[in-house]
Amino acid sequence: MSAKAEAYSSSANLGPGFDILSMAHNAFKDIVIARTIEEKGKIIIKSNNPKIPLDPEKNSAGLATKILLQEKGIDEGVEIEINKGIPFGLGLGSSGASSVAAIAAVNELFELKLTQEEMVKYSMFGEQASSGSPHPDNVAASVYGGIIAVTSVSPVKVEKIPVNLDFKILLISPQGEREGKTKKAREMLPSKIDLSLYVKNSRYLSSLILGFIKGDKELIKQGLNDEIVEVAREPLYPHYKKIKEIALKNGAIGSCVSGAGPTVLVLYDDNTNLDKIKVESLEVCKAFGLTCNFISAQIAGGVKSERLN
Ligand SMILES: Nc1ncnc2c1ncn2[C@@H]1O[C@H](COP(=O)(O)OP(=O)(O)O)[C@@H](O)[C@H]1O
Ligand SMILES: N[C@@H](CCOP(=O)(O)O)C(=O)O
Repeated sequence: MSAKAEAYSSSANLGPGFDILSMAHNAFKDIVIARTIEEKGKIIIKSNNPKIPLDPEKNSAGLATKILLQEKGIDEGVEIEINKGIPFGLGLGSSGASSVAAIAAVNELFELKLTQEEMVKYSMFGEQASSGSPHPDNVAASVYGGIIAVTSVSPVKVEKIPVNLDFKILLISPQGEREGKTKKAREMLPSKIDLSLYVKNSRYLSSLILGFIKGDKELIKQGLNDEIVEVAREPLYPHYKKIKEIALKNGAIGSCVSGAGPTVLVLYDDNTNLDKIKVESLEVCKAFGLTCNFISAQIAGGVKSERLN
């Protein structure tokens, strides 16, 4: 028996929304095929990307699958074949998407009838394997599609944010897959924050969510800022501040770090001078010794799965 699922890349955090907000985009996707195998209780990982770990405990798709099977009392052996389309370590939710696609494929394989929230719950365990923390934002976006807010983690609750504005997405992404990047980025987080920063970030968060719902570009621009997490992790993306300045100067709706970086997310529309943003950003990347790729994308839908046989 086998089943297949595909899940899109995502940009988590979206300014002030650390571990809460995330956006699925069609920049890249991972495809996972789950197959039953003869050896009971065994999980085998295969992948076209030789750089990801094949140990099921260390692979996001493997750990999530293991916990799902355990909780459901399934002792069948399963092979998880991961066709990675999403480069990892760039802030594009690569580990999360593999985990989501594996959970959706296994759900299909054993007809588990998981709800979307249950899929998020199990996929989150996969993030423990890749970043040492079961953060929910990337996996929630890949499960639901669109722009989501995680409103509770125990139990998992996710809301899709209605987006009433037409915009496009530009990802400015330095080349080179970075091993253990999100794990390192989470170790850089402050354990305490100033009340004044908390207030500022809460204003940004309200502005951003209201901006998407009302279709108000000014509110989005005002909200797409972060005084806490983006700042604490600045050494991971020294190019970001300058690129954001360039994007805003050239009429972008807003810009923020994608996930834990180093990719920079730019939201833009027909009033944006995209060519100028690209030319000037390339110079900034060069100045920091980076080769940057530009990826155009749009908001994507949620995970899709099908039974193969
Ligand atoms: N299925 C997987 N897909 C991608 N990376 C994985 C997977 N399983 C484990 N990893 C590990 O997780 C890390 C990438 O995750 P992370 O740093 O969060 O980047 P991303 O922003 O792409 O999710 C790498 O160290 C990689 O080896
Ligand atoms: N909320 C997480 C998101 C990490 O996203 P990634 O795509 O960089 O793995 C965090 O900021 O740690």
